[in-house]
Amino acid sequence: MNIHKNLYLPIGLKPRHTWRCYVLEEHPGLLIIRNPFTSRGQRYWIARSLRDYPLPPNIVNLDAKHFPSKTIADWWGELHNCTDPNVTHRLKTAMRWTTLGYHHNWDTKIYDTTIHTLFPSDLDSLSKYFALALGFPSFIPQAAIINYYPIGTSLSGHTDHSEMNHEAPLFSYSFGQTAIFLIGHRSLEEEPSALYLRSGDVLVMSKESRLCYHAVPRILKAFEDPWNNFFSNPREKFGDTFTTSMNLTLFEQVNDELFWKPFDRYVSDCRININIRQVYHSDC
Ligand SMILES: O=C(O)CCC(=O)C(=O)O
Ligand SMILES: [Fe+2]
Repeated sequence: MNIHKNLYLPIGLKPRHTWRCYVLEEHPGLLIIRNPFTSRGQRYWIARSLRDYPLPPNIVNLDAKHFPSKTIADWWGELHNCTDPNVTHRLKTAMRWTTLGYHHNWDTKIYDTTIHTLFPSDLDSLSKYFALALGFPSFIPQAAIINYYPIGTSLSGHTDHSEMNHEAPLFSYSFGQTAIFLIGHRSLEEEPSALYLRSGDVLVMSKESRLCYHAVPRILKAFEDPWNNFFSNPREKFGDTFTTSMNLTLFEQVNDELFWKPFDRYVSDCRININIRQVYHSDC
């Protein structure tokens, strides 16, 4: 795999010469980087996905028929403050997705250009960084789906074809518990391959693999919790923190075990997947 060398490394990523990148021979265009995130980097993206990204104006799957408006408006806040174990369980398992940027309408399966919310600049920079590093310099992150998978949940086989632009790759970041990921082909006739997506793994579906069937049949308990493994990268050197689009306060806070505890509880039995797409051919 050709990795672009002269790029400034964002905070929360391991140095590029340590990345383990793979391609799968039977699935041209499918790329995997095995956990390029530092422990603190993983914690940052987990906290963003739980605390911040589900907040309005982003859209969540929780609906007014089943939940009061204050839960829909701040799911994490409600979950965090809940003391009743039954309600905690219900809240934790009810959250399945949140959408950012251009919002995919799950009923019509089309992107609605009339509903557009700001794409988070930290997620924009991270995705552009991976895109540049892997040889997709024109990639524009325009939509994200954060998928939440409590253990026992799954995602059935599908292709992601609602985007107008099928040439742009799709980037997927996994955190927390391990997924069995099935990657198939353009037709359901051909056998899929199974791989593990563990915490920190980056999967790219580009070229031929962009429109292939895929599924998450099972979430498994992970053997390790790399979001807590500070021994593997004890000293994080920060480059130019002034130019980062990341929330540096949060990056500090996730180091504090008391602050981190509720997030740790969530990822101890759930998986989070951040799925990034370019919807249109240019910046709309
Ligand atoms: O959870 C995953 O790894 C895949 C999610 C996915 O396929 C999607 O959001 O379309
Ligand atoms: Fe998908």
